[in-house]
Amino acid sequence: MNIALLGYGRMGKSIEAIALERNHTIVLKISNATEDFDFSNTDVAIDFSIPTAAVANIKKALDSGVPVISGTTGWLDQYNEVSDYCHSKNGTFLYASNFSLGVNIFFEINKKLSQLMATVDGYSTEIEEIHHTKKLDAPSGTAITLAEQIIENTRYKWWTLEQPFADEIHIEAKRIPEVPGTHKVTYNSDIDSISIKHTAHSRQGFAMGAVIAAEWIKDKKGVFTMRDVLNIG
Ligand SMILES: NC(=O)C1=CN([C@@H]2O[C@H](COP(=O)(O)OP(=O)(O)OC[C@H]3O[C@@H](n4cnc5c(N)ncnc54)[C@H](O)[C@@H]3O)[C@@H](O)[C@H]2O)C=CC1
Ligand SMILES: O=C(O)C1=N[C@H](C(=O)O)C[C@H](O)C1
Repeated sequence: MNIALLGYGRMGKSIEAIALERNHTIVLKISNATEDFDFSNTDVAIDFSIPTAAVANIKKALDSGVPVISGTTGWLDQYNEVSDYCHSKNGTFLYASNFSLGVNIFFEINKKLSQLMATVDGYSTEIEEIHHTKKLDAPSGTAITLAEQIIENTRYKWWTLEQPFADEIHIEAKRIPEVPGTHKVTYNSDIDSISIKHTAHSRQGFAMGAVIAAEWIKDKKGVFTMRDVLNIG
């Protein structure tokens, strides 16, 4: 498979290493908006760039009829616009806040736990995410997905990085050098606490998941999620 990397930073380089191991070819590496996006030999584009570039990158791939997956976080207020754009072009698009297989299992556990916690009184919910100091966005896309899942199943209405109101989930975003990504969801009561936690030991899991998603999406049409790739639900 011929892959275009839209973003060639920490994740672009990790994806390249895994793609080469799996006998794919990198045909294009883009590091800024002014480069020539020549998709002529591309089977799939993989966008891991920066929040302000993701939408333009995804649209460029869709304009060229190239299936595109994006792991870039911090642009999700435009997700519906991009999804509509993909449908209007009869294209192929997949976004995941986290491509790691472990985190996608963690998402399912988070959903189930939130459904259980909705049946009992007296607990408040908080989320902690820890990432390296180079991360541009806060909270992480993964923490937002976790919060949205909890909101769907419980009394909570929104999330906040600030002091929370009663109907808000507090997300604490910590930045510590070199941490690839840690997420913890905790339910606290006067009596006890229940926590679930995922710790990434490197970027390998994110990169492997992205390559697996790219292989899966290559010949499909439509807008997909990692649940489709992993055949969950
Ligand atoms: N969904 C997931 O599983 C994961 C998502 N991420 C997200 O992926 C994104 C990238 O993360 P990193 O690689 O760690 O960041 P990074 O800062 O190492 O790399 C971003 C790269 O994008 C390049 N860039 C800037 N403007 C661009 C443009 N217009 N088009 C293409 N590239 C451009 C920069 O030169 C830089 O090399 C972030 O939003 C991060 O939150 C990171 C890890 C996992
Ligand atoms: O920026 C990162 O590094 C990561 N970003 C993603 C996010 O915002 O959730 C996924 C992962 O945690 C690493």
